[in-house]
Amino acid sequence: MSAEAIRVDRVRRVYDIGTGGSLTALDDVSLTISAGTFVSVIGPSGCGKSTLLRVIAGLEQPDGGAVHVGGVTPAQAAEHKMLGLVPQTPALLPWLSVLKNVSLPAKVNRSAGRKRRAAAGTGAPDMVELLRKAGLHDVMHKLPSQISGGMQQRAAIVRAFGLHPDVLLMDEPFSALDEFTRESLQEQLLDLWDELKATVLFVTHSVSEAVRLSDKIVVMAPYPGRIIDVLDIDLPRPRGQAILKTAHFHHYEDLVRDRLRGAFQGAAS
Ligand SMILES: Nc1ncnc2c1ncn2[C@@H]1O[C@H](COP(=O)(O)OP(=O)(O)OP(=O)(O)O)[C@@H](O)[C@H]1O
Repeated sequence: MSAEAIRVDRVRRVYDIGTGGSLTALDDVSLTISAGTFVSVIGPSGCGKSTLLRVIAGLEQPDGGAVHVGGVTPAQAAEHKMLGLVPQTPALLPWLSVLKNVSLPAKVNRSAGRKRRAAAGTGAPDMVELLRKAGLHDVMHKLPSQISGGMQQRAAIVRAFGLHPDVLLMDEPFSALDEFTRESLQEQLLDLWDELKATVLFVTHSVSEAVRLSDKIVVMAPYPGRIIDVLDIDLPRPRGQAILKTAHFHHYEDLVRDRLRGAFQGAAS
């Protein structure tokens, strides 16, 4: 894996919206993300955050420009299991226990996982241990329907980390959760990220979530969807609950809100 985990070069994505009209969801978007960093994308609804994630994941082709993940195309990265994706809703299989759900991708992709771990010099992640770290040890034999939404989302995150992806793409994974569950999941996500050393690209609408999690925050604006700023978040790690009350943290929240205000004004005019 090169030091450059994700490279987005002048990407354009235009949707056909019927009766001859079109909508530019991404206009000349360029972004470089270093390996092992945590980067959030924030911006008003419709600015192209999910489209950007889908293009990086290889789920959609750009209409212009190029995307590379670890130096290869998204399709090649997906084939080699370099990419993981955590959607807004956990999408666990309802008939399998939590443990079987999180273990399934590693079983299905056994040989790809073995090759990649050998290359990285790491062993197979111990799913029971990961579940314990995520606070799910006591419920690992339960079905998804028998645990809370927050626990289901935690399981989805453990499942995504289980393949040891180089790059993990997360699309508002905590949006349906209450604030306290959200804060505790942020902490667990940071612990897993720190241990498993993936590059994370994380879409959120929450300013404080973006500041707490990220090394960099990408601010986007809509019509057309574009990047208007990339902010460095120079806060110490680990970032436990206490950091949320510091002046330094509030300073970054204000900075992001200022930049977002510009994006929202643009969206309204
Ligand atoms: N398949 C599609 N066909 C037509 N238009 C689309 C399609 N997918 C997305 N769009 C439009 O492209 C724009 C960007 O959508 P996208 O979902 O990427 O925005 P977003 O920033 O993730 O929004 P939100 O915060 O509401 O999830 C929006 O105007 C959306 O309506």
